[in-house]
Order: sequence, then C-alpha cells, then structure tokens
Amino acid sequence: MTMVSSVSLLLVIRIIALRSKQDSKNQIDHDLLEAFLNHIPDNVFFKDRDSRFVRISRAMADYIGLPDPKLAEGKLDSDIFSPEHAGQALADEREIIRTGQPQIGVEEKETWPDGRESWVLTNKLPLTDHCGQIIGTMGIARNITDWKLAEQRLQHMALHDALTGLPNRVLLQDRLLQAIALARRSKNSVAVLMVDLDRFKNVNDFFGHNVGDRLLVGVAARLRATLRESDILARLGGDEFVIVVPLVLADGDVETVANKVIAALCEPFQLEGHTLQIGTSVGISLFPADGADATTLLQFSDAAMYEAKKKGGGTYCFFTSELANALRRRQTLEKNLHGACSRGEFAVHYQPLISTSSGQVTGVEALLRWNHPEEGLISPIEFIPRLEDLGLMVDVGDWVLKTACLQIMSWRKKGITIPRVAVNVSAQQFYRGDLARSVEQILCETGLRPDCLELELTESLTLDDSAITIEIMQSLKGIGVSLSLDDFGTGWSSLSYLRQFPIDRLKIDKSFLRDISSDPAAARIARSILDLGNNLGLSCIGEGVETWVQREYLYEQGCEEMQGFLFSRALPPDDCGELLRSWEPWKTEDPEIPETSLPIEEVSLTRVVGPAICS
Ligand SMILES: Nc1nc2c(ncn2[C@@H]2O[C@@H]3COP(=O)(O)O[C@H]4[C@@H](O)[C@H](n5cnc6c(=O)[nH]c(N)nc65)O[C@@H]4COP(=O)(O)O[C@H]3[C@H]2O)c(=O)[nH]1
Repeated sequence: MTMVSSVSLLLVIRIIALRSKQDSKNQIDHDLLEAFLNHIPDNVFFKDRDSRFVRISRAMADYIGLPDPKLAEGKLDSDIFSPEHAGQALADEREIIRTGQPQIGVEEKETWPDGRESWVLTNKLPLTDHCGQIIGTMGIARNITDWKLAEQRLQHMALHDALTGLPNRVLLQDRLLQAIALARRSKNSVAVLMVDLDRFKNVNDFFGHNVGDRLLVGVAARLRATLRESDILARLGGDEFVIVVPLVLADGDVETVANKVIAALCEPFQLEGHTLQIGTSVGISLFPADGADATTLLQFSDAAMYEAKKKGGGTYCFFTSELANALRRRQTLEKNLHGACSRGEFAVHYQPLISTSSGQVTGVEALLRWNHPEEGLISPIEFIPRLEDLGLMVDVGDWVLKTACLQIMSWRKKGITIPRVAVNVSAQQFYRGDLARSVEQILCETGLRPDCLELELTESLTLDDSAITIEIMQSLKGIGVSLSLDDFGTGWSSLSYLRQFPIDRLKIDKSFLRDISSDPAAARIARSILDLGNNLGLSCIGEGVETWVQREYLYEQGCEEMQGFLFSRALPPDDCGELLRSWEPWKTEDPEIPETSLPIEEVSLTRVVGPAICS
C-alpha cells in the first residue's frame, strides 16, 4: 500500500464526511463509504484516540474471524490479537497521535490460537477533524501472508537439503559457527562428526536412484532419532552427513555418539522389498583441540573419515597429528600439481607387455610419472586422485595420450616397432563428454593407427553399466581403438556388466597372481577369471608377474599376455627403447625356468639395469 493510496483514501473519507455535514440526509455518501469498506480487499480500520476500533472493513473482519464488521466496534487490539502484536500496535498509534506523523510499511505478524501465522503490511495515519485536531488513527493493511510463506519456503530451500529436509552446508556452517562461539565463551568442546555411508554407490548402481534416495531419507531419520535434540544434523550432499555435538562435557561422550551412529546405521533397511545392509565410516574433529574454525573442523573430520574408510569402514577415527601431516602433504602436493605439466615435471614411462608363449613384446603400457623437483618420482597412485580432485586429470590425461602416441611413432622411425600402446583413462576423462572426439584428434595429429591404441578402463570406473557408459565405449570402438578392463576382479560386480561392455581384453589384477604358488584358493580364482575371459572370447593379460612360476602358470592356463617386474619395470622412453631394441623372444614355447625365482628386489634391479633377461 503506497502513501499515495492511503492519502487518497483519507481524502475520500474527508469529502464524504464534509458532504455528509453539508447535507446529512445525503444517503448516497453514506452508501459510498459502506460500499468502500465492504469491497476494498485490504484491512481498513478507524480507531479513536484510545485505540478502540470505530469501523473496520469487511476484509478485516474476515481476517480476524468476525462474522460482522460491526462486532469490532469498541474493541481494543488486545481483545483480538496476541499480546505482542496488540502491544506493538498500541505503542505505534500512541506515537502517531503524539507526533501527528504517519507510519508507513509497518510489517505486523500475528500468531493465531490454532498456530496459524499471518502477516500484514500496514500504513497508519492520524485522523483529524475539520479543525485539524487529531481524533484518532486509521490504517490500511495489506495481507501479505502468501508472499511471506513463499519467502519462508524459498529461505528454507536455500538452507535445507531438498531430499531429507536436513540443514544443508550453508546452514551447517552457520550453526557450527554459533556452537563454536558458545563453546569459546563457556570454555567447552565441540565435536564435528563426518558420517559417510559405506557401499552407498553400490546401492545406487544396483537398485537405482529411487532406492538410493529412499535409503538416504531413512538414514536421515535414523540419525535424527539417535541424536539428542541439541545435536545438529546436516546433509552435505551424496551420502555425506555431518553431526555437530555442540557441548562435549566428558571424555568418551563423542565415542558414545559415534558408536550409536554406527550401530543405528548397521541395522538393515527394508526398502521396496529389498533388505539393504550398509555400513558407516565416521571421522571426528574437535574444537578447540584440532581447529578453531568451522572450515578447518569440517576438513579435519573429513580427513579422519577417510582414515576410517581405509580401515575397511564400519568404524570411527579421530583426527590425529599424523593425519594433519598427511593433509598438509596432500595440500602441498595439490599446490605443486598446478602447473606441473607446463613446468615439464610429468613424464611417461613404458612397461612392456609380453606374449606368455613366445616372449615377444606385444605392446607397452604408458604409465604417468611425476618428477617432483624436491621429492623425486612420486607414485601415480598418490597424485592421480589429487589431479582428479583438482579437475586437472582431463588435460593431463590428454597429454599422456598424445605423448604415448608420439613415442610409438618416434620408436617406429628408429626401427623399433611396437604393435600397440595401452594408455590408462581416468573416470573424469571417460565421462567428460567428448573422449572419442579427442582420442580421434590425437590419433590424427600423431599419425598413430587406431588399432595400435588400447585404452585401459579401470573396473571401478566402469562399474556403472548405464547406457551412457556403453555409449561412450561404443563410440571409442567406432574409432577402431581397443578397450581393456584394468584391475579385473577387484570390483564386486564384474559379471553383471561383462556381457554388455564392448571390451577386448581383461587385465587380471596383480593381487590374484601374487599368491598363486602359496595359496591354492588364489590360484583357483586366477584360473576362474581366465576361464571367464576365454569363455566370453576376451583375451587376458596377467598383471604383476614377478616370478617364473607366475609366468608358467599363466602360460599353462592359456593367458595370452603378461606384464611385470620379471621382465621390466616401467622405464623412461630412451631406456625402454633400448630394452625393446635388444629384446629377444624365447626360442621355444617353453623357456627354461631359472632354478629359483629371484626375489622381487633382485629381479627388479636386474631388469632395470640389464637388457632383456629372456635372451
Ligand atoms: N608390484 C608390482 N607392480 C607392478 C608390476 N608390474 C607392473 N606393476 C605396476 O602396476 C601398475 C600397473 O598399472 P595399472 O594397473 O594401470 O595402475 C596404474 C594406473 O591405474 C594409474 N596410472 C598410471 N598412469 C596413469 C595415467 O596416465 N592415467 C591414469 N588415469 N592412470 C594412470 O596408476 C596406477 C599405478 O601405476 P604404477 O605405480 O606405474 O604401477 C603400475 C606398474 O608399475 C609387478 O610385477 N609388481
């Protein structure tokens, strides 16, 4: 309601009053005022100097629940509204009568006895007689309840997780800040528990996102029921929840909460006819012992949660000084990784792939190395996940692909012919949207034939057997490159998707070959994987061959290729070129096995410094 409309209303009333005076029999003017008060959609009221209602509009009668506007006559706000609202209104009106000044745009909230809430936006003005004396007040109030409720809904959405209704990260930060401020004043501790579900991805993958979502809602409800009302529970997204215990009074309090949470989520969930058993990993950080601000505490509890996951899940870990060191190292690594590629610190090393029967080199695997200026070579297992976190893996992956293709072409020019090069593809590269186009472009730029390139996809990356995964694989196959499934056997869903994926090769994870001579069960598993591959028409590569016994085993089981320190570690391009140039396949299909298998350290050394051992 604008000031202008309030003033014009006042004018109408004054004119009516004036004309009524001039001609008291003028029924038309009276009818005009009645019509006005009966039909205006806003709450309009006139009050005397004691703040008693003289007249109200029909809309206002409806608003306050009176069947007839006349019933309001003589009443005070305190007869109708809550004490807070009535008190405020009375104070406002006394001020208007005292100063003669209007009050514009006053927001008034009413909580009705049934719990309903309503809001009005009111303009209040002094009412004067023909001598200019203030005889009371009048107000025009617009009902803004719908607008306020919509605003509240929006605010709720901005601060809460849509699925579970729990506070989201923004609200959590705010509540955690408050808890820290309180604890600081009362010299108490606050605990932050990062709760992550174990095997949640599997639920989504196998039962679909609907079941996954319902599980998250169930988890939220169980957590809420497990915690005290004063504990803060939030969902950060995915399967990550955070609990803040705002007042840790005694040693052991936090352990009790963590144990209760783990036990609560350990109980199976019954959803859509499925019995789902998940576990939980919990990481804990404490204010003030571990950190003084919300961001640090959340970061530290996250690091502790990963530690709990590393222990196999279903447990909790506190943040420790060792974790702090690891986190610092991780942060330093991440800082250094920026620009490592342009500073020329990355290199690609090559490890030969060997035919188990002939000893011929059938290809090489390209493996990324980071030559850190201070720390020397850093393992890809350590820095590739960091590259992924930083979103740099796509560019670095393209660089590896191009470098490897160029290397094969360069060896060819020197007379070293390598049938194929295998390059690892990370999850980020795979799902980036244009992998096939970029592979095609790299092949075009480097001149390498597509059938000389193999892309290695790790089993965990391809676990998702969605249409999109299959589509990406098919587009790669369409170019003519081959696909292999790396670390085969380490995922848990191997069989379900093997049939669907257009892959050419399985790489048997080294963990299966490691124990074949000492553990008959390991040997049986390796054999089963080989049988599976053979039955599906896929060729197999044994990874991590370190002894002649392993080579012999693979040969006997019909595994076509192998790779391992027994033949060579991954070498820099020049060293690998030399190795390949002097490589001699075996003279017979059954090369003489040395008397004993060398221990791995010696084998590695021999291979790195010497030429091909198999000559
Ligand atoms: N114990 C043992 N290990 C052996 C033996 N023979 C080979 N290895 C190691 O096994 C790993 C084989 O590579 P992977 O399974 O693809 O596993 C790779 C791959 O998943 C990833 N990776 C390496 N380079 C790249 C890359 O350019 N892109 C992506 N996305 N991942 C890469 O990092 C992983 C580790 O690479 P590396 O440390 O180079 O480790 C290599 C190799 O050095 C052996 O006889 N015994």
